[in-house]
Amino acid sequence: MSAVLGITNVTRRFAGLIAVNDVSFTLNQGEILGVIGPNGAGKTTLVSLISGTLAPTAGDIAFEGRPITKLPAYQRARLGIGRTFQIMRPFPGLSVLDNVAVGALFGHGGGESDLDKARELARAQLDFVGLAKFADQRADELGGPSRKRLELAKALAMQPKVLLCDEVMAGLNLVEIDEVIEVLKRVRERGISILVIEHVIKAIKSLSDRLLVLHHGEKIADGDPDTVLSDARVVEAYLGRRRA
Ligand SMILES: Nc1ncnc2c1ncn2[C@@H]1O[C@H](COP(=O)(O)OP(=O)(O)OP(=O)(O)O)[C@@H](O)[C@H]1O
Repeated sequence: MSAVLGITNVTRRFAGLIAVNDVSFTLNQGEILGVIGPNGAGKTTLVSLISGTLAPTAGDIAFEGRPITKLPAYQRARLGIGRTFQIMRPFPGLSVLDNVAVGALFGHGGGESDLDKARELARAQLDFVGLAKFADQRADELGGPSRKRLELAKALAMQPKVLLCDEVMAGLNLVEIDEVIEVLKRVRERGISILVIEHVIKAIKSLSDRLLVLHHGEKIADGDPDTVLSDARVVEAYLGRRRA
């Protein structure tokens, strides 16, 4: 399997705090990689370092073998790195459709320059995530679960090669979680590689080909989900704490 993303010895400090500490891993073509870890472990920071909204203090990030560490976020989006945000901020006043069309206008390859075509692409993404019936509604009037789907549709409209998902299942009930899992599996069938941060262990276990665990910014495990979830360090650092 070829690596679509290569993260090498990446560190990010915030003043005295090391949020991500010397982390290395690859995301392989067509893979779903789950990233877990306790609150504050550095998961969102890692996604921001890959998408380019944060710069690393040290280390290198490569996309399809090319260094992207110094590229700004919009250029990484053009190359094909799409992300969802944990805190959803739909463009206020815009319809659900136009929120997604914005993604289409700024996406992979420079995006779609024609607004009608961007809306056409956006409609297809809304259909894909099951939000088509809300297309003409104002995005800021959507309920929580639908906003999660909107985040996914916005990222997919950028036609990414890699999708970074930051807690797209948080706050959803079990049925909604299963629906999002199905959507993500279909995203992978499109040939898109996925890195997914999630707290819901059962969900991420059934979705991921591989699991990576962060604890205090350090990678403490990386491997097949069953092996990782029974690793003593992981149980102690993460599962044990959550069960306590
Ligand atoms: N902009 C920032 N300035 C200062 N500290 C930050 C900043 N962003 C994150 N941190 C700190 O870095 C650490 C890692 O945060 P991060 O949000 O990446 O963790 P996380 O694993 O995503 O947590 P959660 O599961 O709660 O979302 C935390 O201690 C956090 O307080």
